[in-house]
Amino acid sequence: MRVLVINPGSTSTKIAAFENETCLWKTGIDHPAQEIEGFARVGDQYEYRIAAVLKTLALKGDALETFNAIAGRGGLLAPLIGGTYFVDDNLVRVLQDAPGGEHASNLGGIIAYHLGRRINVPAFIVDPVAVDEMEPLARFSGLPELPRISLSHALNMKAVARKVARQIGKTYQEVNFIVVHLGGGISVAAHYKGRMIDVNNANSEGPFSVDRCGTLPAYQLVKLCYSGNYSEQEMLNKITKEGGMFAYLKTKDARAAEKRMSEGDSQAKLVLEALCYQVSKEIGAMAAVMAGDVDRIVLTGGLAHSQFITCEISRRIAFIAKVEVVPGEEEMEALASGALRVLKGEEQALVYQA
Ligand SMILES: Nc1ncnc2c1ncn2[C@@H]1O[C@H](COP(=O)(O)OP(=O)(O)O)[C@@H](O)[C@H]1O
Ligand SMILES: CCCC(=O)OP(=O)(O)O
Repeated sequence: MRVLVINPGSTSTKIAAFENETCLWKTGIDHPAQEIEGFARVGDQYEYRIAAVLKTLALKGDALETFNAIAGRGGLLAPLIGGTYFVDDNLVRVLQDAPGGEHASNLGGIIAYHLGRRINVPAFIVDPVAVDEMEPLARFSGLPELPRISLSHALNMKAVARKVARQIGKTYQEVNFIVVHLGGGISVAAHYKGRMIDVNNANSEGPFSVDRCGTLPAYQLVKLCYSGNYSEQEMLNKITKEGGMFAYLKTKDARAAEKRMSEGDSQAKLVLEALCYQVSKEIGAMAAVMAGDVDRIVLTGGLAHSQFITCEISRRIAFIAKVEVVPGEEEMEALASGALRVLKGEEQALVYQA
């Protein structure tokens, strides 16, 4: 069985080909900010990203027609249980209309659907970002009209948590981990005995990331919204695409920021330190969620490749529990496995109902 895996992030599209559980090749295409900014809505990027996928297949000498299924990262849907979902007409319409919000992960299902239709094979999404396992206590925000929402890097965090649990001779269900995904967005989650009982909404809460604001001072935010200087869309863009490190340094590339820091740019240093400071504070919050009963703190995602970033975070939070660094992501393997379980009849694909 061959599965083509498509994983669109805010700054890149990752693509991989699997023959059963074996990854034949894996690659990532970085999308320059000026190209992505040309699209009014994230859903509009699907043809641009499909062209990048087809170009990659040609470069790898792999034909689309040889795949038995296409698996894409799932998006900002209504809260749902984890699992593998068929991408049908209804689901692709929801991802395109994006009532849950704009995000690159909405493109995973859309691209998988269109590629699947070209060669008449099923398209799936697996453990989308909307997976919700939060405890009732975690849902309080302080305003009944604004319950907290679980939007996170669930797919990678769970895959990496399972891997680290195996390494220490336990199952995911037996451990308490704080898992931190440091990608375009940042998720800091309390994984308690196999359930993600609390997590910051990676699109609008928690630490600032390379392009997102994270939690903002609420009073000042309301004042800015009503200042007359910004439309609703401009404010949403500020929060989800143009905030965080990008707002301070005008780059979403942490490697470029780190290079500037090493060349003596003090503002770049301060901003990177602030990002690590905020991540550390959120880790402290999740330690309190688990009443200090933490087996490991796991740092993963693209930014976990950076020694500066992992050391800066570790020095503040190592007192809580041992820190494991798993740079990059296991999302491609997790997506392929989800599709393969359905293709092999080990699991039934779910149908998205909302
Ligand atoms: N070796 C590295 N050192 C520092 N930052 C890195 C490194 N590799 C990737 N990154 C940064 O990670 C971020 C992207 O992370 P990634 O997990 O690929 O996010 P996404 O999938 O959301 O696009 C970018 O800011 C990128 O510059
Ligand atoms: C919205 C949660 C997932 C997320 O932030 O993903 P990226 O880091 O790929 O933008």
